Amino acid sequence: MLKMCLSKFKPVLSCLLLQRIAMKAPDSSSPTGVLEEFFRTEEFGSSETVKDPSSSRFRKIVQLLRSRSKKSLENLKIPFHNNGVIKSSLRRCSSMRDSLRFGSSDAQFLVLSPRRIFTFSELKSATNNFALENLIGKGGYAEVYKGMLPNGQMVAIKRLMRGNNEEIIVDFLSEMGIMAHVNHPNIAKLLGYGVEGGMHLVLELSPHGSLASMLYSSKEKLKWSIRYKIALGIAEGLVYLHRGCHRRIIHRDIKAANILLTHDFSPQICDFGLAKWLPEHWTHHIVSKFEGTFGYLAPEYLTHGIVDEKTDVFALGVLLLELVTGRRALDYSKQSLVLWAKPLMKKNKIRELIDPSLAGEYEWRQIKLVLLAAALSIQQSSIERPEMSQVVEILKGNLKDLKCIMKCRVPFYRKAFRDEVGKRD
Ligand SMILES: Nc1ncnc2c1ncn2[C@@H]1O[C@H](COP(=O)(O)OP(=O)(O)OP(=O)(O)O)[C@@H](O)[C@H]1O
Repeated sequence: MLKMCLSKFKPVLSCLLLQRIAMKAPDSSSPTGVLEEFFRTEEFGSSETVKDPSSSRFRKIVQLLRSRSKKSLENLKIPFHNNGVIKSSLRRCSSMRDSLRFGSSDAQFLVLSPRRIFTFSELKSATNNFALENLIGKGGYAEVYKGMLPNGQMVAIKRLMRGNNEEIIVDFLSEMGIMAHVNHPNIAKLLGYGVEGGMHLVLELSPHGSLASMLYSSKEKLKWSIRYKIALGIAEGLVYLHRGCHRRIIHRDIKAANILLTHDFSPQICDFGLAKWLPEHWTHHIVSKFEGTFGYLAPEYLTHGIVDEKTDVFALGVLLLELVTGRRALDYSKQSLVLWAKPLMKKNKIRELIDPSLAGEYEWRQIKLVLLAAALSIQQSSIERPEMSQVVEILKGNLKDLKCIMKCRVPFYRKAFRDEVGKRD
């Protein structure tokens, strides 16, 4: 059934691609390059079928990708999932469209390595026919299965599930378009994809699963030294996305469930379903629908839909608080971690914030640095929040040149700053 649907989409997507190529020389440095790679594959067959641009599916997908009118956005229903995740049924349409619009001509940007294309039977045999015991994760849009390739390599196979076929394809191309262009030790690695029997992304397996599962479901508590390493790694991954990969990428859904942990607990940012590319000259982007996860959303995003790097800074601040306190961003009674922690930080009651399960085993200086970074990052005013590169410096304890700390009015910041700088002078 899905295969039939895919073959129907072949003309649709190929045509979209050909249209773009006709307007402009093929651009291998943008997600359209990924699409080209995609269409060159055997799976997409001959080009004869490309001659049907009038198909209604074609019109639909062009609409999806290119004309996200205000009206259509207003008409979108937003289901609220019980885990506080706000989803729009076309959540990834805009980032896909942006990807097409902002296609880069910067050759340096190309970090595409050949991605393997998996047949459905390869994916089935890797996962023992998508057996339940291999199901390792379930998000709002996908089921993720553990699998083993014939060479023994362990992989995670993300099978996109939600929405109709058009939406699944848009989600798939959108996420793949971003993932295929990033390359950093703290970003999840895309190994390949499969388009038979559904849309699948094949990723390197992170054996420890998500940070959320390690922090909240595992019997074995994460040691402080690992938590600190995770904090630093996520911040470094985000610096790469914001500044290091030749395009400004805003992740927009930084949360504990979207951080994977490798065998040595190195963090990897995953789930680029909401990610956005921002052109250099844009100060920010405004979205008219909320997408993301309650508990992590920056105030300016909630009130005005403003998206920029500070959206991720705020979310990281919440995540840093989770690492210190061992509490969820939003607990079962929907109490916000930020609202709970802020008054304690203002009163300098730092010890009350620390996760009791650490049983006093932590490095006090590192706790203060992580809390300092968190406190600055969750400030109401996005201008007062540090840049992600400054967050990294704070976490490393390089505070001397950081004027943003001096400007803060809260005693906790000043005291932490004085302690730190004083000690090093
Ligand atoms: N490479 C991987 N290795 C191990 N586990 C993974 C991997 N990728 C995903 N998972 C697990 O699957 C879960 C869901 O994955 P992911 O967040 O990509 O799905 P999603 O449907 O896009 O989620 P969301 O609802 O946040 O949009 C993760 O929280 C994690 O537990």
